Amino acid sequence: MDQFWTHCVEALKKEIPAQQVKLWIEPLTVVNYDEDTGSLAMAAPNRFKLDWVLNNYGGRFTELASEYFGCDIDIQWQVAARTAPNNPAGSHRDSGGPPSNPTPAKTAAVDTLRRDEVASSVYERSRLNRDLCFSNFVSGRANQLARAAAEQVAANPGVSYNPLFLYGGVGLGKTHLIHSIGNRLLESNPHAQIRYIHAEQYVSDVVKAYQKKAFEEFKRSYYSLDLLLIDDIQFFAGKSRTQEEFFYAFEQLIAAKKQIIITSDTYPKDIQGMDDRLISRFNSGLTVAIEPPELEMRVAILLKKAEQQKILFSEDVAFFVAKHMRSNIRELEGALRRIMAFASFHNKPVTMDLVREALRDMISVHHGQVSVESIQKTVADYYKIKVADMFSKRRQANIVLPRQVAMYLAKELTEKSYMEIGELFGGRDHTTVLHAVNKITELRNQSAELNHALHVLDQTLKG
Ligand SMILES: Nc1ncnc2c1ncn2[C@@H]1O[C@H](COP(=O)(O)OP(=O)(O)OP(=O)(O)O)[C@@H](O)[C@H]1O
Repeated sequence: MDQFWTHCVEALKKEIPAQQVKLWIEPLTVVNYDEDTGSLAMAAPNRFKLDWVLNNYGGRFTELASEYFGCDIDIQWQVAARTAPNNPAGSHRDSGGPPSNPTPAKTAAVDTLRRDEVASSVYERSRLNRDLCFSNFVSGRANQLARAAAEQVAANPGVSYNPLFLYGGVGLGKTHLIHSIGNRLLESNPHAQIRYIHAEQYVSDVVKAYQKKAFEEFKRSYYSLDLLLIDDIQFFAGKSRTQEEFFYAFEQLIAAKKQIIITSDTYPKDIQGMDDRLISRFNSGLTVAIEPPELEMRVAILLKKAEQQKILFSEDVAFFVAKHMRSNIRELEGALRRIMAFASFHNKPVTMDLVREALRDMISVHHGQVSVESIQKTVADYYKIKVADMFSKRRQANIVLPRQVAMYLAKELTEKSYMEIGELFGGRDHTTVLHAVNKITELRNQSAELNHALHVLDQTLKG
């Protein structure tokens, strides 16, 4: 048996990098070989490693064993018994005798090690980031609905809102929130089968399964989940095979009351190149937006992050930064990192002057850069109308609304007067602009869709 194991390791060393052999192959054990039945029992230290070895080298081990023993070998794979010593393959495989009696202290240490190993294997398998949790997710008006829905789903997966569809612009906390759901569920049920996957990765997994003709395996690995978190689903656009595969997984999981959570940068029906069947499925649970954070929330986030990193940050400074960094939370984090680096480089405390200096480029980029022309172009693109219609006299509703939106944004984001804006919109009167601004202000309070569109446009324009 020793020789058989050496044969396997030596063969695999020629086929895969040494580091992988060390990580995945060496921890395996040969439990037993039954000559009469041609059956070989092999074990991996945990389920995660077992799945990996089976998926990647199950067939190869069968070949190696058949080659070595000169007959067809059927390998029975299993997870090593938790009480068995965690020896590498070959060192205890034929012992058959009782395990040596470890001292209680040793057993406790081994148990802790194993618990950690199990815990980290659970995290590895789920691809969850433990650092993204509810406790460090700052709430405010912009995300409170999304957070409430997320907490509800974490407490009752598969029951309350299924799927939960979260949408919002870049860097607003969608990824953070869905990891929080996964982490919360793992705390209450460490055995839950959870997978976080970015849509781009899913697309590439579909391609790989297609190339390897391993669709059954691919399907199985998704159909057995309790919680599937799929991020940035807009990346499925135009990928019909991926969409088809996802459609089946979706139907299967929902029918089995397993929870699905999806994020996207936009409302389901606005995702371009997505199958209508999927869009209607996305809307069949709960769809919630995460909006860009308002000033007070940006301040709260800065203070929280500064506190986590043990930096002394006054409220005045936080207000100053938050006033200038308006588009998203990733940008706020970037500003904070820059301030920290600047303070540490110059060995100075974080004062208002230091912050002004540290963020000089970032602040100037955000000031006075938006022109009325770029607003007209961006809004026209967003609503898929011609830029020329911004100046035209056409009165169709599908043109009037975008034009009024553009006027509203021109007033919000530039220093121009009503009269100047009217001039730039085909020589219109200032009262027309005033009317547009009032109308959009009123409408945005009534329509979540318009409010979202304005946030997206605002973010796009500020880059
Ligand atoms: N409410 C919040 N409280 C604390 N940190 C937050 C919050 N929202 C976002 N963040 C942090 O901001 C950063 C960006 O968030 P995240 O990656 O979740 O955004 P996203 O909406 O998924 O963006 P993208 O669409 O680009 O993937 C992360 O570091 C995240 O931890």
